[in-house]
Amino acid sequence: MTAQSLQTPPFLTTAFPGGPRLLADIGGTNARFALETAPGKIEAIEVLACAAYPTLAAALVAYLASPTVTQAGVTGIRNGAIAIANPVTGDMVRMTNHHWEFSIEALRREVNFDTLVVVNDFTALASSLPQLSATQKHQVGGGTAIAGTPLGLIGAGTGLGVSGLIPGKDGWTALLSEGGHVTFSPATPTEVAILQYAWKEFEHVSAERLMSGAGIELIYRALADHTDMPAEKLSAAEISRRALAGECTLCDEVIEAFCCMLGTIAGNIAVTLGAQGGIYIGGGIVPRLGERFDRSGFRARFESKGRFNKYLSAVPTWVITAEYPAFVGVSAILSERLAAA
Ligand SMILES: Nc1ncnc2c1ncn2[C@@H]1O[C@H](COP(=O)(O)OP(=O)(O)OP(=O)(O)O)[C@@H](O)[C@H]1O
Repeated sequence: MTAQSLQTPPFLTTAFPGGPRLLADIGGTNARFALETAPGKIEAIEVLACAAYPTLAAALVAYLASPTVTQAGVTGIRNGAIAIANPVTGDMVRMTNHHWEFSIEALRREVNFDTLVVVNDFTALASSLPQLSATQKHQVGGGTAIAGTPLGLIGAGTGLGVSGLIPGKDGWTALLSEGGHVTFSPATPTEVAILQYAWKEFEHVSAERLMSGAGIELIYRALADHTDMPAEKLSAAEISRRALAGECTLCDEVIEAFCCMLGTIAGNIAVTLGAQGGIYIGGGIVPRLGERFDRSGFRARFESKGRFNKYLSAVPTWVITAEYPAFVGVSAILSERLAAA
């Protein structure tokens, strides 16, 4: 569990009329909570392990009772917003990569809030993109973003999140997308071999089956099988640690394959959305790869689209380096909902 605070510009100190707000970003592995005590002032950040709590309500109640919140002296929270890693289409929410499920209305009553907004996590993350400062993102290739054109978003973590921001007369519209579940498309003979191996485990091999934490472990098993190497039982974190430390050639090939595959799907999203404003890369995995990602085949593969090479070579790609960008997006969505109420 970690406790931190962050501020997003502009630094306004006016308290909210309805009191402090709860913000949450719930993934398949990590449940991140924070309080927004004044516009842009996000503090008391805690990261809880989803696996340690039977329900989201239990994790939320534990957070609200934690020393981070009680010692901050924050009381009277009436409004909250949760970004969560699954489609949100009605009152009942079921996570794709974790067993939590809940009724939004029942959860709102349980925590005694006036308003509880629940949105898809990558819709929230997309909403934060125009607000990222130069120090909160790191460009990996491409030219200058063309203003007034769509932005694309992809992020590998427990799952593979996808979204985009579409410009309109009244500002941006964030897409509620499940683009991580598109059918995986191999681009090299080795990737065909990885796909054939994955078919033994899954009838439908989506992009998420390979571009995720579990996907890195699957690519490792597939490449070991393909090259007749002995495979150990390794976690995604250990595979990438060994690759980055230069301790394991096979692990390095796994990370390289992962980055190249991510380049293919990021390029697919760019041409699908016409995202000449750039593609942003979030999620828990790529930011942890650091400069290994920069020198991987990601960018060459991103641009490798036959007659669209030139088009894609101009499109910038950024790794999101901000630690908790989804809070900024989910805060903006909550403010809009409260203003419209
Ligand atoms: N250093 C690492 N290298 C590669 N993968 C890692 C590393 N550390 C953790 N992972 C994998 O990242 C995943 C967790 O990602 P993340 O931190 O984005 O969690 P999350 O927000 O709960 O996920 P999601 O939003 O996709 O449901 C796990 O599958 C884990 O195995």
